[in-house]
Amino acid sequence: MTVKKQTLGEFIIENQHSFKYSSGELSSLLNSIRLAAKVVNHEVNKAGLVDIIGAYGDTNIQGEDQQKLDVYANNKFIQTLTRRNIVCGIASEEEDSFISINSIDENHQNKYIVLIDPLDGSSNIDVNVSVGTIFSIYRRVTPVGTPVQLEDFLQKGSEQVAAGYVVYGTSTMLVYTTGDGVNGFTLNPAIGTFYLSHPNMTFPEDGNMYSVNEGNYLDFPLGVKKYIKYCQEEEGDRPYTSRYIGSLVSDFHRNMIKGGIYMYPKGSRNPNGKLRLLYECNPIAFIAEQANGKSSDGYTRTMDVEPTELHQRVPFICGSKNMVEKLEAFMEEFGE
Ligand SMILES: O=P(O)(O)OC[C@H]1O[C@](O)(COP(=O)(O)O)[C@@H](O)[C@@H]1O
Ligand SMILES: [Mg+2]
Ligand SMILES: [Mg+2]
Repeated sequence: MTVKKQTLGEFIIENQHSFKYSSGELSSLLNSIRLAAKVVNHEVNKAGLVDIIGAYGDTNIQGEDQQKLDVYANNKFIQTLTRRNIVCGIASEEEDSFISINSIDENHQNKYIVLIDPLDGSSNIDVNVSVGTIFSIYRRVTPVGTPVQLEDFLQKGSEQVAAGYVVYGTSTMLVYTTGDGVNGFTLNPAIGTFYLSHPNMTFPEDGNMYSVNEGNYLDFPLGVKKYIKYCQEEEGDRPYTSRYIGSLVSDFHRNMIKGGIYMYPKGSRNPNGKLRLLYECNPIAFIAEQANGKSSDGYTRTMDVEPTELHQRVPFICGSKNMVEKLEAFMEEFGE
């Protein structure tokens, strides 16, 4: 199968049907994310030159020191998403509560909800290591034309209509799914166009990379400790390799291409894990499953978790199916 390089929006697979978004509005929403990603990418790429690195001087609702780039990315994505008259509500890691957006035209009622981690991997900003953006898209569940409610945001991950991430790395990529596989687009910064560079992304059958902050090892559940020891002691012809960037998007992206597992288990400092269900775990889980991978908290499928609050955290394990299932077996046997 050869795929001609096309810009974001459609690609033609020789002798097969062209791939188009499921609806014009969703396509337009994804294009607004593409636009915001280009603007943020431009700032990320010169962060060291202009006064956009370092702390913003405020803390977000998570109690984390906001970085200037966190706030910049948050503002750019919210501005861009608000303008398109498609989105009726936005929730962001950097906003205490959700933002309700009224339709500009009363004859056209916005119906999409977006949840976003505008800048993922914030601890990497000042040291020139890859960061990302993560987004999750739902249809509202409350009546169109009325102000959005919290229940529009507290939907299970299995209800997502689209999800994706931007990775600002050695190249800038937009990777997303609308429920029909995963496609990766690489930005040509010279002309500001995303090209389909990674069609139908799927995890390799087996993987040998495990990504976890081993500094928290003593805090981990016994099942996780046993799995890490298994990876360290496994001889085999492909011994396991530990790779941890400290940016979920970057670790996940590498693992999806090379095969691997990402873990952020619970511990004494993070009794429910560190990562947020709605705008980190669910979107990455949707992509993982669409790429023949798997995602859970060690027991329950991530996208089946019933959300209870906007910024709730869950233990997160995600990656190659056989590696996730091996860890789940250790959790089953050794538990907490
Ligand atoms: O520094 P730690 O505790 O290992 O946590 C690293 C994890 O935290 C995160 O940075 C959390 O995301 P934010 O940067 O958006 O808060 C993940 O991207 C990353 O995988
Ligand atoms: Mg994050
Ligand atoms: Mg963030």
